[in-house]
Amino acid sequence: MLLPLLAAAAVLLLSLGYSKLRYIRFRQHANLKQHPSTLLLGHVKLFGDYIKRNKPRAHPDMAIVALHRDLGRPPLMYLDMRPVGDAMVVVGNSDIADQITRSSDAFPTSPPKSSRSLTRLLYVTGRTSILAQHGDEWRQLRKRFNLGFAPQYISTFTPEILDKGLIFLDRLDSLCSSGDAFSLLDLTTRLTFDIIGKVVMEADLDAQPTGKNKNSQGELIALYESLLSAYNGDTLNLPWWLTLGRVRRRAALAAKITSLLQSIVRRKHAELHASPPSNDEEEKKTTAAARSVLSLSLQDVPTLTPRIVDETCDQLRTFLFAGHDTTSILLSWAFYELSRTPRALSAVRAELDAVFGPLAPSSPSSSSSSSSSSSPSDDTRTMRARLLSPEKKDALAQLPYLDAVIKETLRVHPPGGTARAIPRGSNFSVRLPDSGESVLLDGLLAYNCQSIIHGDTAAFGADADAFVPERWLPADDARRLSATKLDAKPPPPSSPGAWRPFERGPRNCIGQELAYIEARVIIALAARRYDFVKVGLGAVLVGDDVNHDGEKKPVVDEAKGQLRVGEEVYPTRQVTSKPVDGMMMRIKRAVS
Ligand code: HEM
Repeated sequence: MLLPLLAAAAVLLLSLGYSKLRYIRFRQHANLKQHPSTLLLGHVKLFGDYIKRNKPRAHPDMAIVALHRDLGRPPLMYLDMRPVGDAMVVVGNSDIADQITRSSDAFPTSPPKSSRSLTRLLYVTGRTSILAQHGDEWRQLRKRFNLGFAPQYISTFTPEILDKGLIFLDRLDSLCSSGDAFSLLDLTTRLTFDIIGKVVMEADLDAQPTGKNKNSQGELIALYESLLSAYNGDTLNLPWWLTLGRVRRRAALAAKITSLLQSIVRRKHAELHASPPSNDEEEKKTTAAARSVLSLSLQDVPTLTPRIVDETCDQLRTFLFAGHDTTSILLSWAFYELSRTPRALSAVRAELDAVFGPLAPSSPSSSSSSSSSSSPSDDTRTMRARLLSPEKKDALAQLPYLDAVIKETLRVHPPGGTARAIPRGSNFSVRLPDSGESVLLDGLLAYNCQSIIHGDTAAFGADADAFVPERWLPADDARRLSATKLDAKPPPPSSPGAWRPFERGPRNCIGQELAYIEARVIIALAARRYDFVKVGLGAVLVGDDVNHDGEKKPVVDEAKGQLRVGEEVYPTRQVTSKPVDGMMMRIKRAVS
């Protein structure tokens, strides 16, 4: 008697499950544009097929871009990645992306971030990180740290950025001498880590070993590098139980980082709450330092509890990571694009000459710094002095072509993005720009895919995929008019959200001004001093013609105004989006 009943119940359950599965796979989001889905795996298999067609270790965004293109580039594309991922909409339209990141009645601080991505980042940022908080908790943290990232205040770090930049130049000078190929991303990563250490916790992290400080440990950066490499090549946000080995390794490295930071937090707390400054000079120093992330976290904390130490460490970990990783990526792509776009390199150099004066005449013109008649540090120090001279105080912020290069690099090679988990039952919908149709996104992950949005031909012209800094110059700028025959839009700000490397809305990037200052200073220091030459992926093709030194001339793509390369460098995923080969380069001193 019992057996037939159990069998009937099982049949009933199975058929209910089957109907439910059919509903969620095929009917629940049938209004959204999508590729054909399967009952058991949704779009997982299809996505896997696109990943397989990609180049080795390519960023999953490349598969998403291809899926989106093959679907006819809709404003929203539905991707059902259950059971291994989320049911998501890929946002390919800037207007909808803005609707997702702005504040609304339902979500005053914009919809929450995806818990799956946050869990994945847990070991990098910590549970109480500003990146992971929502609502009032987030608002309080953001308010506190905004003080430390106000543009006026951030620009006071220019001398420190220059000092760290000079160490970077020292390292590049030795690579000129040796002629060795090197990973530019490794060097820019250590440079930006050194800088962020100063900004976030007033510390010298010794991340850049040189001849002079070869013994420096750079322990934190070494741990960060190992931690980030434990994220190498992740293509899916797989659950922890499918990546147990990696998760353990991440946890062990995160614990070591936290332990180093805990001692810094305790030291700083003792210092902050010791006796008050005795004279004006010291007071000035204390006031400036009081705006570092570390000081802002501790200044109203009379007693340090273990919880406060942990929470402060989470903020430090977040700022140390977010503040160095993306900026180093920006710098390595910027030097790469300049190296293969001669007109852009000449324009940057001409702008720097016009604003700061030409490089010191004693600069060596040979390819090796060792044959220099002046010590390398002499002319870089002259450059430092010029960049800091009172009459040039605001000059760094008035380099329109250099800023256009930075903007265009971030458009073509965006390092990050945002994904929001729209809670079930929140009744959150977006309006499609063309039809005005309202689309409910409850229960879905909304992914603002910058690789798609930044390539929108409606916003950036038919040649949206080309690197054209001039598109950001004013319409009547002679350099814009003469530079290229390509169809390159802006400047009219018809759709400001079409460019969103720092994302938009209340949860946009707090560090964007710092990133800009760093990029301006470092490019200003290095762009005239060196010629970067890509090796391996992205190396420039040469033809049969030779120049006056007997070297084969590069092949020029006349339409794009760029040197032709073999296989393009492409991005991989290592938490953020990075050049897959670490941007392998050789470097020569530029002929002045
Ligand atoms: C080129 C450089 C940079 C890029 C492209 C970039 C990009 C972004 C993006 C897209 C977000 C939103 C992330 C999300 O919604 O999940 C973000 C947030 C954030 N960024 Fe940046 N970032 C850069 C530099 C920096 C720097 C230099 C710092 C630190 C000093 C920083 C600190 C942060 C923090 C703390 C957040 C979280 C803000 C919040 O939730 O209130 N970023 N960044």
